[in-house]
Amino acid sequence: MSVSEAVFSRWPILLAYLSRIMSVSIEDFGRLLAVVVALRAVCLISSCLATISISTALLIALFAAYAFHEIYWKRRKLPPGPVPWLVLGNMPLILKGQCIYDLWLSLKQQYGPVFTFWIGPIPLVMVCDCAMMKEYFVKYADVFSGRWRNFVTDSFMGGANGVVQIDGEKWREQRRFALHVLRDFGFGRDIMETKVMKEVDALVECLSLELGNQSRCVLDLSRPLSVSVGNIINSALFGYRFSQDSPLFFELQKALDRQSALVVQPIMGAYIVAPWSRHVPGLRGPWQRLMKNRDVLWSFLISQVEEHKKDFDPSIDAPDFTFAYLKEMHRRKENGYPMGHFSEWQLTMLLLDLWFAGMETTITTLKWGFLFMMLNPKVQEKIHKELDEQCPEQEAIAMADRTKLPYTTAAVNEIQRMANILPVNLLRTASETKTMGPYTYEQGTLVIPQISVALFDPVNFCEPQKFDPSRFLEADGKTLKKVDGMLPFSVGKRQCLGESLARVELFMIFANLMHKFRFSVADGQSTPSLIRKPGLTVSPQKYLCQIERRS
Ligand code: HEM
Repeated sequence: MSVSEAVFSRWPILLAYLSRIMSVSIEDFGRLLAVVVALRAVCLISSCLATISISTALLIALFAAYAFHEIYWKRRKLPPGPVPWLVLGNMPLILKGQCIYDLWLSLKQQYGPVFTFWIGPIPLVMVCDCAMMKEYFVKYADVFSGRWRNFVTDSFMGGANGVVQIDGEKWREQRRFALHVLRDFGFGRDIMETKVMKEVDALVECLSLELGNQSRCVLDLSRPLSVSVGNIINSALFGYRFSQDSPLFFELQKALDRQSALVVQPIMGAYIVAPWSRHVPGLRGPWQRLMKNRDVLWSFLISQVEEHKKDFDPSIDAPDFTFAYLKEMHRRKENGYPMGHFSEWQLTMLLLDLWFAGMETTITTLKWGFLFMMLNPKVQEKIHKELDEQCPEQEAIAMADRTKLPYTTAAVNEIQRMANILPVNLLRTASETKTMGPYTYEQGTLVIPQISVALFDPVNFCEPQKFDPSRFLEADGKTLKKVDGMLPFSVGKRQCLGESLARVELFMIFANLMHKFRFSVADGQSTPSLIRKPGLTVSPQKYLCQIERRS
């Protein structure tokens, strides 16, 4: 083997192995590595100069400089973390198939509450502890509230549009407007409850129809749950509902599910770093599927905006979000006010964001919720007992009943905690260069509140893998406890925009279905799995549930 072959084939592998077996701090190891790399490069170059050509020597020097930059230089101001491989970063840790929640938690335990994980050449700084999250995302909210624009999100959103993937003035203006309009439609107020109750009634009726005159039946709950949650957001955005068997609704929901599964495939990293890779045979399949999916969603949303434009009458009260947005555009035009970032395309993409965020998250949480009930009959019994004792004559359960239903309310919290639906939170970036203690984040660095770690961290929740609603109750068993680390809606200015709606939906749907039915694994049926289906939001595997009418 020639000297240059030896250089290229052995030493990077040896160094990477060394990094894993040496128990020195990352900083010390970085310094050591830098010296080793530099010395090795100098030795090799000088000893090889006699036998190799100048171009090979140059190549070696360039490679040494590249390795030095990748392994030490670019990491020197960032929080510690596992040593990245050249090109792949820390991706091999994910590709090894370890449970991603366990991986984050073990990295937090190893490197501390703020650590760096390299996705190929891109550093992702994970802030995992509540105090640090408050420091970064509340105290310095203006710095750490940016989003990451990249080729994949830009292709999906037709540029910097919507509300989830944008930042700066456009995000502030559009988020403020969206919140204002949704509040007018009842988000966070009693009107919302009435609208959700209408869907709860339809859902109870649908399950009762499934039961017919039998006392129990077995079904896939995800369909009726999806239609109910879908109808709540659909009515707010477009002013109409889907029927329980609407083919269009299920086609759209499948498109959302496919999108959620596609965007977390590792190949997306290649499209982001090297957009041309989407044309390479053998690599282009997921890209084509993503674009096909996008077109299904775009054409639905474009048709909704077109329908609203046909019937548009600025003199009437806006019955839904799309109308309210068109009315705002009309008002600005008529009065000669600046249009700001308001446009029809922006509206279409804003609808896409609200529709996606408003459905996927809540449906997934509820699917986990009823699965946990099936698998924890004792918890279910306690909820039934509380409902029977506290609301004996009531036909329906309302938000106001939460005060007399502490265990049921705690169970909803525990469902959200255990469902932990976002293994990787939405990515945020530093909008300016910022030094935090020993670390400096260049503008554009990805820094995220990693809420999935907080929800499963034994520091916040004792025996975190145990489903136990009582962890949210004081010793008296009646008073709800505020628990640090319970952050399913995240923190800071980017905190979930639909939180108030989601809280109403989760409580009302869960409590009312529990009031009317019992959920269990049917005799002869295998116990449903708790293995998570990978996606942007992780849902349970498809499962069948036995429902029984409660007298
Ligand atoms: C169980 C239900 C839900 C959960 C667990 C949830 C959770 C989250 C989380 C963790 C974020 C990311 C915040 C961050 O960047 O750190 C988020 C953002 C967002 N959520 Fe939700 N969400 C839920 C329901 C909803 C609903 C019903 C809506 C719709 C109306 C909604 C709309 C949004 C939007 C628009 C954002 C982006 C906000 C921004 O970037 O400014 N979410 N949500």
